[in-house]
Amino acid sequence: MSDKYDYDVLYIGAGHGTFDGAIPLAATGCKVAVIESGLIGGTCPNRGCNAKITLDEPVKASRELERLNGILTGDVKIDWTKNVEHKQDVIDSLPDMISGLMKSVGIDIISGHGEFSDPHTVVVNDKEVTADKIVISTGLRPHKLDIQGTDLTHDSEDFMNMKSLPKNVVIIGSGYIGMEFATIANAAGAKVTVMLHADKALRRFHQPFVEKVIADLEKRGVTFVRDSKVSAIMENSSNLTVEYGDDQSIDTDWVLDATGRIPNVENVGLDKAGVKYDQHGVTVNDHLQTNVENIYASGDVIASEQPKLTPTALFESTYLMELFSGKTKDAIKFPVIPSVVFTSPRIAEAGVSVEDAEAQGLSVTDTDLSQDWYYQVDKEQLAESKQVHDKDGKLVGITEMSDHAEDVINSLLPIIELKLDSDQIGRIVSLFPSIGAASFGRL
Ligand SMILES: Cc1cc2nc3c(=O)[nH]c(=O)nc-3n(C[C@H](O)[C@H](O)[C@H](O)COP(=O)(O)OP(=O)(O)OC[C@H]3O[C@@H](n4cnc5c(N)ncnc54)[C@H](O)[C@@H]3O)c2cc1C
Ligand SMILES: NC(=O)c1ccc[n+]([C@@H]2O[C@H](COP(=O)([O-])OP(=O)(O)OC[C@H]3O[C@@H](n4cnc5c(N)ncnc54)[C@H](O)[C@@H]3O)[C@@H](O)[C@H]2O)c1
Repeated sequence: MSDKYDYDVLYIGAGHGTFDGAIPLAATGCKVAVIESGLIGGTCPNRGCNAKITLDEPVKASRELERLNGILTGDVKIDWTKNVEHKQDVIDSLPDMISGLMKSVGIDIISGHGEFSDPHTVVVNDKEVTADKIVISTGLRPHKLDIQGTDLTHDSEDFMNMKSLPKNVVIIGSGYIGMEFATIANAAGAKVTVMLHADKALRRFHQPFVEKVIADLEKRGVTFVRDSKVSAIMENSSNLTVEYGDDQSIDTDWVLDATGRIPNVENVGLDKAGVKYDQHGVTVNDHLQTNVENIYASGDVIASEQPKLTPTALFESTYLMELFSGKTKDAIKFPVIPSVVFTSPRIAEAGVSVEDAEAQGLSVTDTDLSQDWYYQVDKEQLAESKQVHDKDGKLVGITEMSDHAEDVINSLLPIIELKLDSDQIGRIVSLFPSIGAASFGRL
C-alpha cells in the first residue's frame, strides 16, 4: 500500500479490461479506484455482447422454428420494438450490478472523463487523482467513414436502440457487426443491403463457411455488394441515397457504418504522461506495461494481434491483477482465445485455422454435420466442422459453422488449450444426449 499516492492502482475505463481484475485485486487489500465517463461495465454489457445476444435470441429461435416447420405450426414474427425493450430489460441492471461488486470490495468509482496530467496523476472533474500504478483501459469507439454525408450514418449502439425497424437498411462493412446486424435486421423484416469493402466478408474467418452464410442470407433477401466503394450518403426529400461504385446508388431509410472500431487514445493526456501509442492503440510490452514504468494498458485499447474481444480483455485484466498482487512476475501468456460471429448459423473457431493448417501441412478433417443425428434433431442443414490435428494426432484447431457452434467450441476448447492426448480425452464423459457428447464423439 502506497502512502505517497491516493491509490495503489487507478484504472481509466470500467469495462472488462478493468473490472474482471480490479475486483479481485481490491479484495487482496489493494487500494483501487476506477474512473469511468460513461456506463459502468463499458461496451460489452451495455452496447456490445450482452445487448446484441439478447436481440439475437429471437432470430436463433425463429431459425429453429423454421427448420421444424410442419412439426411446429403457425407463423412466427419478430416484434422489433418488443425485442429492443426486452434487450433493455436484460441489460438495464448490469451497470449497477458491476458497480455493486466493485464497491463491495472497497473500489472507489469516480464518474467523469479522466486525463493524465503526469505519469502518476489523472485529472477528473477538475480534481487530481494520484496513483502508484495506472491502467489505461479506455477501449474503442466506432470508426466513421470520411465521406460526404457521414453524419447521416449510425453506429451499432444506435442500431440496438432503434424503437422501430426501418424498412430499408444499408450496412457499410461486413465484419462482425456488419454480418451479425444484417442477420438480425433481415430476420426482423428489414430489406438489408451489405456493402463490402473488397470481395470478402469476415476476413479472419474460414471463407468457405463465410460464403455459405452469405449465400443463405442472400436466399433470405439480403443483398451483398462486393467492392462497393461507398463514396457519399445524400439526404433527399423522403430518404437517403448511398452512392457507391462507378456512379451507382441505392435509396434507403437508414445507414449503419460498421467499418470497424478505433482506440480511445485521444483526450486521455497520453502525451502529457509520455505514453507511446499509435492509430492501433497503446503500445505495451509482454507485461502489458507501457514505455512509462508505472503505466499499463488492458483490453481493446492495446495495440496488439490479440482479437479485440471480451475474453481477451478479461484475461488481460486478470493477468494485471496477478502481476500487481505479486502472484506472478512472468510475461503474459495468452491462452487460445476462441471467437464466434453470431450470424445464424454461427461461425466459431479456436486454435490453428484451416488456412494455417494447410500451409503447415497439418491434417484437416471436414465433417458434414447435417449427417450427424444430433444435428438432425432440429433439422440443421447448414452445419459443417473442420478439425485440425497436429503430427502427433492432437487436436490443435477447430472451426464450426452451425447454430450450436459456440457451444461446440467451448466444449472442445480445453482439449486444445491443455493439449490433451487421447487417453486424457477418454477420461471426459459428457452428458448424453448433448452437444458436448456429439462433439466429443467426432474426435
Ligand atoms: C456491437 C458489439 C458487439 C460485440 N460483441 C461481442 C461478442 O459477442 N463477444 C465478444 O467477446 N466481444 C464482443 N464485442 C467486443 C467487446 O465488447 C470488447 O472487446 C470489450 O468490451 C472490451 O472491453 P474494454 O474494457 O477493453 O473496453 P470497453 O468495454 O469499451 O471499456 C472502455 C471504457 O472506458 C471508458 N472511457 C474511455 N475513455 C475514458 C476516459 N478518458 N475517462 C474515463 N473513462 C473513459 C469508456 O466510456 C468505456 O466504458 C462487441 C463489441 C461491440 C461494439
Ligand atoms: N461476436 C463478436 O465477438 C463481436 C461482435 C461484434 C463486434 N465485435 C468486436 O468489435 C470490433 C468491431 O467490429 P466491426 O464489425 O465494426 O469491425 P471489423 O473490423 O470486424 O469489420 C470492419 C469491416 O468494415 C470494412 N470496411 C472498412 N472500411 C470500409 C469501407 N470504406 N467501405 C466498406 N467496408 C469497409 C472492413 O473490410 C471490415 O469488413 C470487432 O473487431 C470485434 O473485436 C465482436
